[in-house]
Amino acid sequence: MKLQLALDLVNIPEAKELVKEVEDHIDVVEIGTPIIKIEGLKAVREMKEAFPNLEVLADLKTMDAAAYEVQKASEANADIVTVLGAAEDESIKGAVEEARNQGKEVLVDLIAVKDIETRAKELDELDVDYICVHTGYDLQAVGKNSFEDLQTIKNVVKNAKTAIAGGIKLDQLEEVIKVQPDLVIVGSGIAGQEDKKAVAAKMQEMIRQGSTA
Ligand SMILES: O=C(CO)[C@H](O)[C@H](O)COP(=O)(O)O
Repeated sequence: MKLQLALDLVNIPEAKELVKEVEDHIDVVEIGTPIIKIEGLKAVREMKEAFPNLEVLADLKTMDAAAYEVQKASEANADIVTVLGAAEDESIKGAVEEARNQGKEVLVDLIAVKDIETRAKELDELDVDYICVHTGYDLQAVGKNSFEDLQTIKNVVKNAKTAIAGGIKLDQLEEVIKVQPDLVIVGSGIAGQEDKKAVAAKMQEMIRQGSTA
């Protein structure tokens, strides 16, 4: 089980500063959708240059022209690129094929997908690398989370790795770990805390202790 730090509401220098603080305790750093929209894929390139030992995920949330966007993110040295689960199967196939050509991985984000069980089964057959349940900020604000959804997809996904994102804080991590996702994605649960290093270290310790694979 890996720990991913999601960076959304910062600029490139702030993002690098933050990662410097916690780099020993995370496996993947996510350049969040808002950063990419504001700063472009150079944020991905600069992060990989600064932290070559970390995997870098470009949270493009691609909906169309998926092969092209995966290609461009790969050229910026992303290791993992996100595509939306609501996208057409043709887009998913294009993303997976391009990722294979480039030696990269595709994470499909199920944000806003209503029937996640059916879609997760379909995505699993399309050979994606990760399937991620995700409660976005706007649903977190009305008290939702993805904990049950994680179990739902764990029950049906046979090949892909599973991931969870959306408002995960230290005091909820134990509940998440019990379901054994392959990737736990945490944004404000680390980036928004006073002592980021201590929280990330504690999360890393809990994940290491709780991982069965
Ligand atoms: O993709 C995102 C928002 O769309 C965030 O990166 C993801 O939700 C993780 O951040 P947080 O833990 O703060 O919710």
